[in-house]
Amino acid sequence: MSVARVIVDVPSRETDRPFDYLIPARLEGWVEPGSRVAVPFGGRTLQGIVVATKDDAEVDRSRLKELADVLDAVPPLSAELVELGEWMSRRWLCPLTVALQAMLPAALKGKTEKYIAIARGAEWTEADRLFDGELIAALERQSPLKLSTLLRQFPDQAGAIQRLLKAGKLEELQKVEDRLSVRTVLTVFAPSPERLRAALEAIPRRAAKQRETIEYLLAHPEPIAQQQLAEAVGTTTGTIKALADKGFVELRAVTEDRDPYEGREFPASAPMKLTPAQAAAFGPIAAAVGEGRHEVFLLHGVTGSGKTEIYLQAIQRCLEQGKEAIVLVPEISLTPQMVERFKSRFGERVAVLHSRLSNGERYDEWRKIRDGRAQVAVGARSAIFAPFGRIGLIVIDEEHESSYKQEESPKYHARDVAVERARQHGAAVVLGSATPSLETYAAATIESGAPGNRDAAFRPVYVPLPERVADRPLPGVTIVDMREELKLGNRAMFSRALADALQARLDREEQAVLLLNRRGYSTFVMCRSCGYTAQCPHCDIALTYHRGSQNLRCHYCGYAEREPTECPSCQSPHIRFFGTGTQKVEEALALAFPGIRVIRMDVDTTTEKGSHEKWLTQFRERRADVLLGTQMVAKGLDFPHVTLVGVLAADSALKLPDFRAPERTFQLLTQVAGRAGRHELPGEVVIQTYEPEHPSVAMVERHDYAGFTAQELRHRRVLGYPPFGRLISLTLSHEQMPLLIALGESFAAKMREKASAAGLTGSFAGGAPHALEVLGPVPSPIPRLKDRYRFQCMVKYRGDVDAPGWVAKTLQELAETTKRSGVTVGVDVDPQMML
Ligand SMILES: Nc1ncnc2c1ncn2[C@@H]1O[C@H](COP(=O)(O)OP(=O)(O)OP(=O)(O)O)[C@@H](O)[C@H]1O
Ligand SMILES: [Zn+2]
Ligand SMILES: [Zn+2]
Repeated sequence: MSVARVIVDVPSRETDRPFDYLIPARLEGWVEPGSRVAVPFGGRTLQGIVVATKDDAEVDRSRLKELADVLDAVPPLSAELVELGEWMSRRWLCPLTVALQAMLPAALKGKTEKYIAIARGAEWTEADRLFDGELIAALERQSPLKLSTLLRQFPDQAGAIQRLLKAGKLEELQKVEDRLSVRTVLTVFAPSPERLRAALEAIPRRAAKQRETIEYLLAHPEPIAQQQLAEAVGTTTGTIKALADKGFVELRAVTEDRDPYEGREFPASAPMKLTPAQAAAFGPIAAAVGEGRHEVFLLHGVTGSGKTEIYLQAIQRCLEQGKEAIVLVPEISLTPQMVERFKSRFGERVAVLHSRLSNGERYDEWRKIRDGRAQVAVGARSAIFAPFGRIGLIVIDEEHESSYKQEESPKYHARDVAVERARQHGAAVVLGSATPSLETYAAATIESGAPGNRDAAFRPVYVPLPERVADRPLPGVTIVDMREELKLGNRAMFSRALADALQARLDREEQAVLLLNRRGYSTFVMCRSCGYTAQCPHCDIALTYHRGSQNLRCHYCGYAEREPTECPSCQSPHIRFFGTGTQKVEEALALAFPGIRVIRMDVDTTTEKGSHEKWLTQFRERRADVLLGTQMVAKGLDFPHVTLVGVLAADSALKLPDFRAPERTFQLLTQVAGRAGRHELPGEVVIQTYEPEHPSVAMVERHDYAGFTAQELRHRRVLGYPPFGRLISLTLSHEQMPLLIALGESFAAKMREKASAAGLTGSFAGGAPHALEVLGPVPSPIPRLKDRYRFQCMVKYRGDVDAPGWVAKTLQELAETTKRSGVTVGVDVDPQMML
């Protein structure tokens, strides 16, 4: 009997190592690295993933327990994905099980179900029968029975069940079950025509419906769903069941895929003839894919330069090599329009993975990949774990997008995972963007690389695509200083320039996109008499007003309360909500342009499944003049009649306490400006701001990515921020503020002590090649969350230092102390959000 090394699904540091289990004979041959198993663990049955198998254990075999079960016929993960998980857990300091679980579709995140069974040899007394007769009878009909089912049937008998368990007459079993299974459809299989005719002979005349059913099958011999057959004949499924019972037809459960794009036609599209600029960019990418060489490319192409066509042709090349491709797209740009571009080129070979699918649909798409029925996976962040075995190409569109970093554990960055996975497979990576992240751009263009940034091996090949296709110009950009507008007496939400431009679109029956940059800008409630603002009682964050439900909500913990009618602090009735929400813009538009047709897209209007698609289709069909929205209207959209893009409050996110705020603002403005004039009609952009001189705004006017970046990189170099240094943020939290202050200070002091003892410390100010500093503690930008106060320490380092490894080791050493004091420490390696 051999041994399986299993990572159990308990996400804690103590259990973060493999445990050995014997593989019983009945499961021999079913267990390999990546198998999902059920194992006995501390008196419970838990799900686990096999990371290795071996012939002898170091420990005494007689003390090993046996695997309880193997949960899938085909292992959901592979040895390669297990290895990737191990790499992730080192890279982002998370337990291995957390990394492995992130790779599984939600449907496979099994939960433990309790069952109750009659114990062997149980003898019922008269008293048992008298008091618990019905319960016992239910179990005599079916045992084991799910505990939850039993309790639903006998809500008052929980005590009795416990008593009988204690008496040893009942026993409890545990099984790991999937939350979801494949969908099966009862399908009728007809035998040969001879046997059908023989059946007709045998069925009596009065069973007319049965005879009609057989006749139907004679005319239509292909397998048919039972329900469908019943409808076609005009009978019930009972008739068919009767035929099956007599053995005239066969009735089998057939698994069926839930296809989220069922019934949609995707017109086939042929490869376009590349423009000379596209061809030049495509050359080196195609060469790497063709030769099966691992190489990373930064495809830096302005908006509308035809990057997608390059992706498509690179995928084509990849498929011709008999290999598979993954395409990552930010969640919000994963629109049906985007999907269509891939489906119409590669048809059935495309599987789509994103969070708007139901768990079932997602699971079915995932199985299409695992079973080799799809060769191209298009999806959001987690699609990077698509269970392919022969990857030839990974494309990351809009590579600068912060949504590629997962904000909860495992706090991985899909871009880094992509590079690692591609390395494993010898695959090419294409990182595409009109506004690459400074990290990627610096790694690709600075001669010596960006020393502090990341693995020295990360040196993408820079592939520029500086012009739009067909000599279309980039749109003209006008920056409007809203302070000037105010001086001239215009208090409206729209500047004269934007109002005129909008009116012109209405007159010419063209369309406009309006972006309300709302990040860090919420609709909060404030008292005009005393200045009170409504805060979440659990988090130090202003509550956001939701008009639909007329309540105030905390976007961090979900707390909600009713809209106040008077100020809780001074009882003044002059309490109202402030801030320019999309709803207010919508109202202002209706007032200023009577009859204007507006589609509003924000979190409130896109929660319903399919709503996103519905709005975009309406806009495409020109059933609206204006598409108004938050970040979600900024990216990836390609509408021929959009000739105006307007931005309200361009600078609202600049004040966020995050060193990436200027970079993000520049990216957002450039991206949204790129939505205008992408086809025959020329485009125009109007950006309203209170800070027209700010480089993040001013450089957009000239479409000057290089200028903005050079300036921003100079700042970053001085401060030692990425890409000239790397960060690991440590967030300490505790319920009591004074205690947290004291513990935070001593924690930071110990970290500094240990860093200098390890010979790691070095100052950033000097030009030393290696440097490491432990900064803080300071209150986090969100100083309290879910009733816990938060302080932040930052490890800043550069050069060839294994800082994550050192932090992991140090946290282990300090674990005793932190645990005793009740402090929790959250770790974020290469944080993207400074929260
Ligand atoms: N070789 C080509 N010949 C003709 N038209 C092309 C060609 N390549 C792309 N196009 C068209 O140009 C338009 C812009 O291309 P695409 O959407 O791929 O640009 P992009 O670089 O991905 O833009 P963005 O980054 O702004 O999303 C599309 O309508 C596309 O169909
Ligand atoms: Zn007040
Ligand atoms: Zn809250």
